[in-house]
Amino acid sequence: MENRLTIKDIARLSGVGKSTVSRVLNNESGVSDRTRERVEAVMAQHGFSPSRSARAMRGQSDKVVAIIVTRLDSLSENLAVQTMLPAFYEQGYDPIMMESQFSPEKVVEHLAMLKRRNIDGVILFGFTGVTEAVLGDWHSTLVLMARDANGFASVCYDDTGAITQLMQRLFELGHRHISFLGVPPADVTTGQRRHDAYQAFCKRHKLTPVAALPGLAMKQGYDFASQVITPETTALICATDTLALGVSKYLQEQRIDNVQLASVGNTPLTKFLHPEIITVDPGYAEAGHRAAEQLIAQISGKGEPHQIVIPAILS
Ligand SMILES: O=P(O)(O)OC[C@H]1O[C@H](O[C@H]2O[C@H](CO)[C@@H](O)[C@H](O)[C@H]2O)[C@H](O)[C@@H](O)[C@@H]1O
Repeated sequence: MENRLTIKDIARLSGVGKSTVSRVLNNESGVSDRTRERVEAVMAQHGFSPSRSARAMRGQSDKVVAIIVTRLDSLSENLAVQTMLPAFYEQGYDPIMMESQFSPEKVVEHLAMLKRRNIDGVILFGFTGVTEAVLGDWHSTLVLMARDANGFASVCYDDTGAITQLMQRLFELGHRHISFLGVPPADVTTGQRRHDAYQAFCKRHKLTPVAALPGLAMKQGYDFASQVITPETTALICATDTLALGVSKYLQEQRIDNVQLASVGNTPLTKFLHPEIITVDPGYAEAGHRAAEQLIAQISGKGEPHQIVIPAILS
């Protein structure tokens, strides 16, 4: 049917504002079930077909893939997304972005909506709580980032290798009092694995571990730096670049210039602001590109789900 109605018409016929119609089309929160049903009914009644981009959101006609990040402000996830997008565009896919905010419930909700919209495939940045049950029957058209799951394709980082390489470098530079600032062990990869690797290195080399595991936020790096910097400390490993940026501010304010910082990330922001920090690159850019290629291969029936591990490289 020729599409003559606009979003404005649908809004008028449904007795709501244009922004509400847009929220319904994009499956955003902030719309009651009743209103959503009314708007959807009006759209169905008039055979409403929105613009191309909105159609892409609805998976109705274009080749569409969804990328579900955990946080829109994550430096590391952005680096991976930056290399996914060109790979999808090149093959004629329209990517749409969504955010899970580390909530398994939101993932379930997003996947259900994407299934209803008949989307071609999904790249999902995984986290603790994203189990096989949450992933449901997406085996052939989903690629999981940073986590693995039985029967699903995944692109993972070498968390243990990243920390071990940093520890080895610091050890070779003569450091024997190396502290660690990380993420709680409930976070299996960035948290538990990176901390375990630090502990294991300390044990092998008879170093005394000094660690705090506050979380992923930059402010936590700033707030907890004082807990891990003792009078003996000569080096501090941060589990992420973001934590290291927080620590840097603390060191600057306290005029401490004899602690060597090291971190996992090698992000452009860290390299630009603090080239003195020793970093290890987990391979976010490569991971993004490989994930997009893997998903496209699966969608077109040319690839089976399998696990890819990206090696970490000391900068
Ligand atoms: O501060 P960021 O730039 O966001 O980097 C912090 C870490 O982010 C990623 O780990 C977190 O998100 C993962 C999903 O992308 C999730 O699986 C993990 O549990 C979270 O900690 C990234 O994988 C890490 O390499 C970054 O260090």
